[in-house]
Amino acid sequence: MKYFIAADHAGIEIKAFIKDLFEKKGHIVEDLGPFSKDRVDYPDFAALVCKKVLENDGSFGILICGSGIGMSMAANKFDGIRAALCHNEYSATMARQHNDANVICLGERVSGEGIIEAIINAWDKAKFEAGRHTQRVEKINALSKIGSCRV
Ligand SMILES: O=C(CO)[C@H](O)[C@H](O)[C@H](O)COP(=O)(O)O
Repeated sequence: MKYFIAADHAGIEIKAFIKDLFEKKGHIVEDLGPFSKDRVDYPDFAALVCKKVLENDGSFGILICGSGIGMSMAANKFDGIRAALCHNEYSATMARQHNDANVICLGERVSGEGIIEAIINAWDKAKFEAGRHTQRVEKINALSKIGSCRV
């Protein structure tokens, strides 16, 4: 499996932890930075990962900031990206099985290494179940074409 990973200054330690973990599992993990703890802006790194995921069919993105919130907001601005903020294993499993999420967002200031390992392994194991979920995911995708939505 091909993964693109990035963080901001508040997620850099978990970034290294996940990269190491996934490479040991045989995944290809491309680290898009940052490579120091200097303060950076998370939307810049969300953009790097999302562009790569959109260019590389079947790949996934991993984004880490302090809370994971800013990364998920930024990533979901990209048409074709379904980014899921996950703070537990159940959310990570559902994000793949039901939502066909292609980017996972994590919060280094929220979850420690043990929880992050469980979350990311749950994500890695789960597969999109398609079936009734397909038309829902298609409807999510269609929303970004509409631009704004009023009911
Ligand atoms: O986007 C965030 C919050 O929604 C991230 O957690 C950032 O990492 C955080 O805002 C960074 O904060 P800092 O005070 O500049 O370290």
